[in-house]
Amino acid sequence: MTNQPVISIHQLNHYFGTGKLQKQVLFDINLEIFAGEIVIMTGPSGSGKTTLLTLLGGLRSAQSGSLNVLGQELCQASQNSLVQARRHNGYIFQAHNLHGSLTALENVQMGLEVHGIFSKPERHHRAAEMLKQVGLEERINYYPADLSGGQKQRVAIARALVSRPQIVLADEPTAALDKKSGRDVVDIMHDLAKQQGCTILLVTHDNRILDIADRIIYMEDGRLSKQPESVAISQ
Ligand SMILES: Nc1ncnc2c1ncn2[C@@H]1O[C@H](COP(=O)(O)OP(=O)(O)OP(=O)(O)O)[C@@H](O)[C@H]1O
Repeated sequence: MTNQPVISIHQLNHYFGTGKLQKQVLFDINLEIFAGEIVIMTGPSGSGKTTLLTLLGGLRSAQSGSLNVLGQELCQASQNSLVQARRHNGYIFQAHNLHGSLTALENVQMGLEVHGIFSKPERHHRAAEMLKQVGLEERINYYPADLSGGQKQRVAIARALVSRPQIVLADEPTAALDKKSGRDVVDIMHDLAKQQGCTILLVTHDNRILDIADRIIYMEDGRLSKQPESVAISQ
C-alpha cells in the first residue's frame, strides 16, 4: 500500500431525476482510497452504495463535486472520457454477468479484448493462466450453465483481473453464494489483489467477509459516516 490516493472524492453530490421528481441520493461525499487498499463499503439497502460505485467506475456520470480516479476528473466528464476511464477498472457483480454462449476461457478472454493490445494466442495464454489461478484449470472449456455459482463467480473474478486493472469495483460479489463459496471467492480476490497491487472497493452486506478489508466505510442515507459498532470486525 502507498500513501498515493488512486481515488479522491470531494463534496460529491448525486441526484436522480429532474425537476419536481429530482431526488438527492448522495450528500457531500468525501473519501480517499489509496493504491493497494482493500476497502469495504457497507450500510443499509438504498443508502447509495451502488450509486457511488457506478460513479467511480465511470458507469454513470457524476454531476456535482469532484471525483478523481487515477488522476482523471470524472465529474462532468464527457462520455468518451468515461469510456476511457472504464478500461482501468475490473468489475465484479452479484450476478456474475458471464456470457452464456461463451466458455469460461472465452469469457475471461473478453476481459482482454477491450484493450486490443494482445494477440489471440497471448489472450488465450493469459486467460488460461488466470483461470488456473482461481482454481478452474480443469474447467476452462465449460459453459457457465455447467458451473456452480461459486465457480461462475471465480470466472468473473478471473475476467475482472486478467487485464491487471489498477482498480477493482465489486458489488455484492458473495450475495448469491453459500458460506464456503463466498469465503473462497473473497479469499481469491484478496490474494490476487495483493499480488497484483490493485485497489479494491467492495460493496457488501455480508458480515462474514469484512475481515479481508484494510478499511471499512459505512454509508447511511447517502452519507458516509463513522462505522457503527454493529459492523465492526468481530475477531
Ligand atoms: N436509476 C435510478 N433512478 C432513480 N433512482 C435510483 C436509481 N438507482 C438508484 N436509485 C435510488 O437511489 C437510492 C440509492 O440506491 P443504491 O442502489 O445506490 O443503494 P444501495 O445502498 O446500493 O442499495 P442496496 O444495498 O439495496 O443495493 C435508492 O433510493 C434508489 O431507489
